[in-house]
Amino acid sequence: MPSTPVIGVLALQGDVREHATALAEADALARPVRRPEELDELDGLVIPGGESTTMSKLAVAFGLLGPLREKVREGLPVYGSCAGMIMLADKILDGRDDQETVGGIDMTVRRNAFGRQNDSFEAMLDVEGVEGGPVQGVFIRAPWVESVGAQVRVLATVPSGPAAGHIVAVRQDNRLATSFHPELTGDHRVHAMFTDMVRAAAR
Ligand SMILES: NC(=O)CC[C@H](N)C(=O)O
Repeated sequence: MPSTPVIGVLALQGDVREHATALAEADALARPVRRPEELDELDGLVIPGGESTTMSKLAVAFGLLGPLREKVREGLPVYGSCAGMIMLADKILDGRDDQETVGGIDMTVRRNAFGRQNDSFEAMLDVEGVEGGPVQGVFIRAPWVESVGAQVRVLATVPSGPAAGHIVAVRQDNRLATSFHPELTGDHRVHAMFTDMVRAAAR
């Protein structure tokens, strides 16, 4: 693999452009992905924030759900933020009845978990693996991780307030997920961590 990894951004719905910008600043080559064959050219994949029910529907309609599951099972490094986290969950709570996920992380994720009071909020988070101080966590109708399996490493929890202690960043092998949106803050350290994971997987 060339030293600049090619990282796809699932471009069915959501904040695709913001992830592409963050990836470019983290020294990756970002590519929108809408068709199954485009998955074959990637070193890694980002599933953006947006609306997981819509993303799920479109993934089925575009014939992408099966190929996405297969790629993740085969070990393609993947990072999901917010709706993307929901897409990577093996189990979801408060989803729509017909909502499908790609899965790959042994966790149960609750959609819109923070409730009305905390519909959108920000918190400074210590994220394991991210050096140089806390990360600004932007939460927008965000999920949290209700429980994780033994293979899953918890990277961050909410530090204080009514939702204190809830899990908001996890990693299992080369699969990463955050409840929050680092692509919206101009701080690309989480994307740089993912780009490093992609490089390490390709070695
Ligand atoms: N900002 C987001 O990605 C919100 C996620 C959205 N609430 C969902 O269920 O998919």
